[in-house]
Amino acid sequence: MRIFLIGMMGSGKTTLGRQLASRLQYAFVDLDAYLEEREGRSIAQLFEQEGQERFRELEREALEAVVQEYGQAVISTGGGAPCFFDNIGFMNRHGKTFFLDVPVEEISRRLLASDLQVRPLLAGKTEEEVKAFLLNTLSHRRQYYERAGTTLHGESISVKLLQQLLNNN
Ligand SMILES: Nc1ncnc2c1ncn2[C@@H]1O[C@H](COP(=O)(O)OP(=O)(O)OP(=O)(O)O)[C@@H](O)[C@H]1O
Ligand SMILES: O=C(O)C1=C[C@@H](O)[C@@H](O)[C@H](O)C1
Ligand SMILES: [Mg+2]
Repeated sequence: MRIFLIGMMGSGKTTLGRQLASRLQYAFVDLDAYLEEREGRSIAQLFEQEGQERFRELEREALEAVVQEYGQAVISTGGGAPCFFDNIGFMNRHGKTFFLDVPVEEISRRLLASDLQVRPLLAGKTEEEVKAFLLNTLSHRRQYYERAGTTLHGESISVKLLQQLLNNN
């Protein structure tokens, strides 16, 4: 089985995905890291050198490659991945999808405490700009995220809850 975690930057896809994979003894794939390895460049470099439009094509190709390569895995996707090329439909067809719906206030707290430079969409922004960007982006992306098979709400989503819901679905 493939399990896809989707949601905004900072919602905890990578953190929770790694924990869930370890509990299930599944492979863990972080789509951002997979894409970086495949292209031999960082996410920041790909944005800078290729532009966002091309980045989204490379991201889609990486998603298809992951599905080819792994029949059983927990896959944490990039924050924007579900919102381009019907990638959410593709993920729903190839596995179970979980949307980590963490409030924007909590996400901004986490991101502002982390290194903004590795997230090109936030690099160089002030605190107010980061918050405004997240609110704006989520209001557009929610329609895609909500097509996930299961949505988890909350400030602190535990791997235990994720595993319970997985067993019930
Ligand atoms: N449940 C949690 N409680 C508190 N902090 C958390 C939690 N999950 C993740 N974090 C912190 O929030 C930050 C972002 O988490 P993470 O990298 O897992 O998010 P992400 O969804 O993978 O983001 P991106 O889309 O940018 O890759 C990290 O600094 C992480 O330590
Ligand atoms: O929300 C987004 O659009 C992004 C999230 C990250 O995971 C990376 O895929 C990249 O920084 C873009
Ligand atoms: Mg991540």
